[in-house]
Amino acid sequence: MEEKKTTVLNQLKGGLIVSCQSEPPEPFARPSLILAMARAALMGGAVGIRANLPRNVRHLVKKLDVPIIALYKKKHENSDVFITPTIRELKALIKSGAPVIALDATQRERPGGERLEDLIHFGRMHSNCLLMADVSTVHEGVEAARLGFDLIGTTLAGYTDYTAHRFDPQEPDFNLLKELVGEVGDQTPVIAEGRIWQPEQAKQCLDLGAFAVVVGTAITRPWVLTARFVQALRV
Ligand SMILES: CC(=O)N[C@H](C=O)[C@@H](O)[C@H](O)[C@H](O)COP(=O)(O)O
Repeated sequence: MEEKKTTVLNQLKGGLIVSCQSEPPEPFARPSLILAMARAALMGGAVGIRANLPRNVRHLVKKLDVPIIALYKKKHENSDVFITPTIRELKALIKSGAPVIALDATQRERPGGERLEDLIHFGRMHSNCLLMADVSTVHEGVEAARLGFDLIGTTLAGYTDYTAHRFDPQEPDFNLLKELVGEVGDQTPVIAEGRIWQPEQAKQCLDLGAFAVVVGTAITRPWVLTARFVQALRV
């Protein structure tokens, strides 16, 4: 495990990870098209890919030789947790062969009363995957480091009801990143993720101590980019 962790972290360090996600009714929601997106990202110099759903992850793992950060978005009743919420989704991702699995590590209740500790335990017992904690606050990041996550991402900043007031559609949560790096950065790599639109913002994240940067929408959701232009023409 330690050797694998060192290898994966060395591959990701200081680089750009491109999140290649597309879900129905988006037109790229097919493993072959997700793979094409990922290949384009790698041509541009990305060092890793983040992807949703076991079927996509399986395809990417088979065809690419960079680290894949896998997640499984699934909405269950009675819980707002949707990124790899339960052991069931975790199990499916382990089977898909991804070297890194991202999980919601917020303080919210998980479906079926499962606890974050249960998922970590399951992941450690049944795989040698690295585990990435998707958090929304410094407190959650500190807790994730204490629980032994291998990576911590600012992914959910602005997306929990208790951080929605900090949501800035134009910018990542630089303050959260800075504070997380200060609190846990020595011990656990912190990944900047969420609403990074510009190359300069990505560079700023590295300057603030991010271990690597994940960019999704600004690269791989053409319909959102199109809508921004269309919106601008209407003003
Ligand atoms: C909150 C949530 O559901 N985030 C998801 C997590 O994987 C994805 O929808 C985002 O695209 C990803 O985090 C990258 O962020 P951005 O697309 O802003 O560059």
